[in-house]
Amino acid sequence: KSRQYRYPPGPPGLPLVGNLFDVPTDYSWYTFASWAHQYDSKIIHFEVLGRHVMVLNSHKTVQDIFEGRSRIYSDRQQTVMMHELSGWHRNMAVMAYGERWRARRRLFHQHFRQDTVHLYHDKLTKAAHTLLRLLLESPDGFLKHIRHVSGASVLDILYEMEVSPDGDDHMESVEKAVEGFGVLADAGLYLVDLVPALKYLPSWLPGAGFKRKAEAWKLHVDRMYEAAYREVRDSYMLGNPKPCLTSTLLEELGDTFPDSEREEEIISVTGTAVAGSDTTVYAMTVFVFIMLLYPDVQHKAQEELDRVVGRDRLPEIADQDSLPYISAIIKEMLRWRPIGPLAIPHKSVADDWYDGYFIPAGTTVIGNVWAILHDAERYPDPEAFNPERFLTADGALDPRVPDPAEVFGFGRRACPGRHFAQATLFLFVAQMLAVFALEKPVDECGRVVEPTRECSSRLFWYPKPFKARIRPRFDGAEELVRAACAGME
Ligand code: HEM
Repeated sequence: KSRQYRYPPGPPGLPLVGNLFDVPTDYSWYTFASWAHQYDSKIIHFEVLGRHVMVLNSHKTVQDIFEGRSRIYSDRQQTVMMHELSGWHRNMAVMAYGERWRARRRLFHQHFRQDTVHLYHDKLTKAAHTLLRLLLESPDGFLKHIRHVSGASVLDILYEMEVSPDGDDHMESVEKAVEGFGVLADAGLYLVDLVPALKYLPSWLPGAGFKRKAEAWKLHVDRMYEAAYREVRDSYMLGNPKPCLTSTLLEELGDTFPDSEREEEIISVTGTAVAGSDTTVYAMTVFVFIMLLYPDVQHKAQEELDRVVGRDRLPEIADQDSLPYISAIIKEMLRWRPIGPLAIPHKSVADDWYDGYFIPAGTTVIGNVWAILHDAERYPDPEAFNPERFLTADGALDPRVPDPAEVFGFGRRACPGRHFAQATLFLFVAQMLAVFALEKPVDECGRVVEPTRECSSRLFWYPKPFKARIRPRFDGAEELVRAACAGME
């Protein structure tokens, strides 16, 4: 290659397959960070089956590329399996960069930006109370309860839909749809993505298993996007609008309602927000996991809660500024175990050069969130879980310490749900810590059971299922929860 067309450094590949066998299927964020070290370059390059991939391993490179050159680096790869066969073409997070995405992004932003999220605080608070009640009643089911309230709160906000913790058809479809998304994203490429003509195979043919799988997922994905929307639309048309975000969006259409393209935008935005709520499940599960590992951190947080809020009421969003240690725990948990260590890959749309290296149009560009949030120069002793790193000596949040914002991605594609997610996490975390002690369980022989430290996904940092002992931490905690739940009815 001429100097002008020199790619960034990376492992040498084989003919045709490139680095197919070098890229690990598990914990690839570690490997990418170690390649950056080995090749002494914060940006690395490799090829898989003729496709170029570039990984950015530092704060500076993601700033330069995703922020500074966002016009080039804000697209997403499109695949037949994800975008054409499984119904995920409606999901903003995987949509190609362009007018269709822009219209949805604008709508999403209007209703989830920092100064709008307060509209959802009441419903989020109700969800937090439900979580506490479920934890009182059956603490062993904490993983299930976290999943329930994370989904239920979003369905309530978007569609005023009530779902039972004991099982609900709509919620089941959402879970199956999102599970399918995880499988698709984990798999990367299917043969049909490389040979698109295969999509025309009849589903019943042996070898067309991928189509049968996609069709089964699509049923749930379509239901997730359409069913709840239709209910709200029907009430709206009958002149009986439900008090929810979807009704507000319909209202905003004014005289243009009904309009199939604008309605399609609403369906896409609301359904994408439902799918996005899965991240809360991951983050809250990581939170419980961390509390089991670091009891001292938990005690400090509870000492802060007792001092600032007391034991006669539950913490509220309005307490957030007075609870810096809780905020520091949330920042540190997102930094220490970022739930998406590689965020969602971007794609470049034009040839480009960076630091003398050539980046061809169509390159998949990954921001290594894990490497950036474990950079010892920005976060000394990065493997230590230490909320204090975000605090000044007198316990206030330290504005000089970089916020782990990279956990929410980069540039124009950065997570538009982050303010909502942060409000949700604050309420769930503060209220759980206010009421409960979270501990490692002991087995029949009295031995402490350690949670597994393995991930259950190749893309998300999400611990494999583990057990926890969750019990009220003071006399009167139970009454506090019951009174709070009664107050919300
Ligand atoms: C702790 C919770 C969350 C984390 C860590 C998180 C993280 C992310 C990341 C890394 C991306 C990709 C950014 C990129 O491509 O550079 C993303 C995209 C997105 N997230 Fe979140 N997210 C969270 C919660 C949520 C919630 C609750 C919602 C919905 C209310 C949401 C909605 C979205 C949407 C719509 C996108 C696609 C943006 C686009 O491609 O334009 N997220 N998120």
